[in-house]
Amino acid sequence: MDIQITGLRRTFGKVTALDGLDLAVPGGMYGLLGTNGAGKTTLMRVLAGVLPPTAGTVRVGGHDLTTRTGRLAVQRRLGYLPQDLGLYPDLSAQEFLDYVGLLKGLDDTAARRRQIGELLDMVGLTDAVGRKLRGFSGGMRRRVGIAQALLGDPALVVVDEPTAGLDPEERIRFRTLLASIAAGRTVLLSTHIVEDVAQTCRDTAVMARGRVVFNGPVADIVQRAEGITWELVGQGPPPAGGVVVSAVSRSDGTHYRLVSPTRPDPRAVPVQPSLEEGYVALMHAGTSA
Ligand SMILES: Nc1ncnc2c1ncn2[C@@H]1O[C@H](COP(=O)(O)OP(=O)(O)OP(=O)(O)O)[C@@H](O)[C@H]1O
Repeated sequence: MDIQITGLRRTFGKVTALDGLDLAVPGGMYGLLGTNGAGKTTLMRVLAGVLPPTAGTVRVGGHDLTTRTGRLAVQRRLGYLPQDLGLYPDLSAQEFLDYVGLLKGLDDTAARRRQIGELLDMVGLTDAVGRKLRGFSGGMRRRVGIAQALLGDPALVVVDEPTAGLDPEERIRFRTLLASIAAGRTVLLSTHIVEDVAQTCRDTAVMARGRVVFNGPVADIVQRAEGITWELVGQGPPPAGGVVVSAVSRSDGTHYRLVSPTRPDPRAVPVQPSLEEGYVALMHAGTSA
């Protein structure tokens, strides 16, 4: 299901969370990067039909999300994994999924149980099927979360910061799982972990202050830092001016990498930027960084 958003605004009293946002998502796996407070969760909640927009147009698969009928139509084809999904600690994964399946209107018991079995297998929880959720690790909880989002075979899956707090191995496992479900559906992955998007999405949007500041191939983000990324070896504190992206202490001093529109120090040499440096350049565009 494609997503078409024009001039989307959402305010909470005096706070403007979305400030005239424009975005088009064609399908497949799509990243949504942004700093804390950029408006990612608000956008996800609007797309999930939980929050009505204050102004603007949002169409998902042709349905108008500013209308109640449109929201209901999208919700029937939507899987949503919110940041803070509440799991019932005394239920097993199977019981919890059975409950969510019923809420989603999957009334055929045999078909529902079959689908739950397939999903538990897909997320690698078959061995833990009878265990109570209270004993599940963070990674296992996220995998239950994605299984509940996929119940009913949704055409659009919206996932809000699913890898936050996971150890690197579980993070990689989880994002690979997300990429594997994107065939034939739209998966919108919100995160502030640049690497998760780089490893799973061809295209991404980057949000700042309630707007989209970049929308396109992930690889193009790197270009934003070309010519303004520097390396400098120093003994003292980091050089003033610019944004220090890394500082690695070695025998000859501290190796700093910085993003700065001007040479931050006479000893600084220009270097090829990384994706993270491209992201920093994008977030600081128009400032003195
Ligand atoms: N229910 C609410 N009531 C008041 N303000 C809100 C509400 N929800 C979000 N906001 C505000 O809207 C802005 C955007 O918040 P949002 O949670 O959408 O950002 P985010 O990009 O998801 O951030 P994070 O990465 O920290 O989760 C913030 O200033 C936030 O405080």
